[in-house]
Amino acid sequence: MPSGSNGIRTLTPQQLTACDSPQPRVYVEAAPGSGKTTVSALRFGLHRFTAPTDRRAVVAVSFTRSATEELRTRVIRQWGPSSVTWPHRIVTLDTLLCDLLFHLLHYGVLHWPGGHTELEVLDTWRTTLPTKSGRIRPVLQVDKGQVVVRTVNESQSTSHPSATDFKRAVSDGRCTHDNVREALQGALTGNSARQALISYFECNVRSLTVDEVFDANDLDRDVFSLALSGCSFLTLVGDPWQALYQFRGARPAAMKEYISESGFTPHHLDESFRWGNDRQAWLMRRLRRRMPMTLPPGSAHDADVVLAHRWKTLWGSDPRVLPLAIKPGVGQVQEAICTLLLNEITQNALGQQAVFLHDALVTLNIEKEALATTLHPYLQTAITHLKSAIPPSLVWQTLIDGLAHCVPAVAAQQHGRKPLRALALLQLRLGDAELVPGLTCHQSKGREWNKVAIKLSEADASALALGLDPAQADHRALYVALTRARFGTLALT
Ligand SMILES: Nc1ncnc2c1ncn2[C@@H]1O[C@H](COP(=O)(O)OP(=O)(O)OP(=O)(O)O)[C@@H](O)[C@H]1O
Repeated sequence: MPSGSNGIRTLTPQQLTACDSPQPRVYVEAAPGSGKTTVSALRFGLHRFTAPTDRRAVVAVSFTRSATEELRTRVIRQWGPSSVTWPHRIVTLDTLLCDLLFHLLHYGVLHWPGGHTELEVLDTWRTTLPTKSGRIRPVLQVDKGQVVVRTVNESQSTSHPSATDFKRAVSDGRCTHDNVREALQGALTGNSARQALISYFECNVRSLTVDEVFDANDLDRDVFSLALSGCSFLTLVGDPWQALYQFRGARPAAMKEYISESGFTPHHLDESFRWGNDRQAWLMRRLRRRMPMTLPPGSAHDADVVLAHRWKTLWGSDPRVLPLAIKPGVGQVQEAICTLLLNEITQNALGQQAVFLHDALVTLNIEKEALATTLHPYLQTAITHLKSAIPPSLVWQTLIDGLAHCVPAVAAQQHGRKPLRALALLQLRLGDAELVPGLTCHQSKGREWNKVAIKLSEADASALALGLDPAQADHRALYVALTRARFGTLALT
């Protein structure tokens, strides 16, 4: 049994009861900082080590990579690295959905074009295929157990590859996580896939814990129902105020209904441990009661991080704020190169990685090791040039002439558009001032800092002045940002 700063001896009675509840269906609801991740980590370990002869896996999932990583780190810290040796695992929900799809393909319940049973699953097509904005979108559907490519007419234009490129890539065994969801959704309309997945859970997963459960959409809820029939334990953990994935179909109200109709034993954690002083605790209580509030003003240097709804807002704020992602909007290869440059700067100045570094490496088709060896000198030279006030246009040309020798994707774009505005924004951050990281509200979820500054939009300020409404997606995102600080939350002036 672990002990120590986050160990079991320090838990409140409410947390302890939630951790070791013997009920097969447990729901833990709590406000920010009251120990949802702590309880998830402890319950994971308890299930992992209390039935050593049961060969089925103990699995925990969360929605974002950063939240998943946070949970995995805490589990390893409390229970040791053996707690997550195969088949036990802590992965994103997307990874679990891939496992389910691969299971159906492997056992012939579902057939992929070209007969593939293993797939390369991408985060987005943008990193590997040319995409264009339009309303006709290629998608995957399921017809009598066969995955097929179709097109759908959407009400709004979105970016996607052409139907021909899409079809070819799918036949080659490639797809995105969205396509995995489409194929699973299609498959689950048939009874054979549902039965196959219930027996997958029965035979392979003893306990499933879902963190941040209010980010779940209809398909996710359907998968939880299958897990409910198959696993010995299903634990759902979340806070309806912190649901952020409405744009991906999350419906917090539907999740609440599902939980109350499906016989879960509820546990509420009332005490928050994040607030390091009475004022912060008082402010956070007011926020939750939907009461009006204003934030004290402050500068970037008064905070450990600056948060805003959008990256663009952060780039447009104080130049001492270094946002951890950059989107120049002039092409995918340009975006990837700017991300590599940004990553050099964030590593040097903050010891942190740029958020979309992985996507940039996929777009350029290079391994992470190449960054530290082959590409590093070119990137460092570009940064030195930017620091020396050389015009961005010249810096860019020199950089891509150099990179073109070792990265074919760059050679193909040598005469493409130049991300001059993005380079100018990077240049602005290369003075002597100490930099503070900038993150979106979404990226801040599940994390905590001593002091947080928020770049409020006019809409944010008036929402705060009236009191936040958890039924509104923007208010929930703002709420997540407002509840990250231990000692103080400021409005960035
Ligand atoms: N019983 C406890 N005693 C002392 N500290 C605790 C206790 N429970 C949790 N904490 C600490 O409080 C902080 C917040 O806990 P945790 O991250 O688990 O909360 P959370 O509910 O997941 O927060 P959020 O929803 O905002 O992400 C962490 O630093 C954690 O170590």
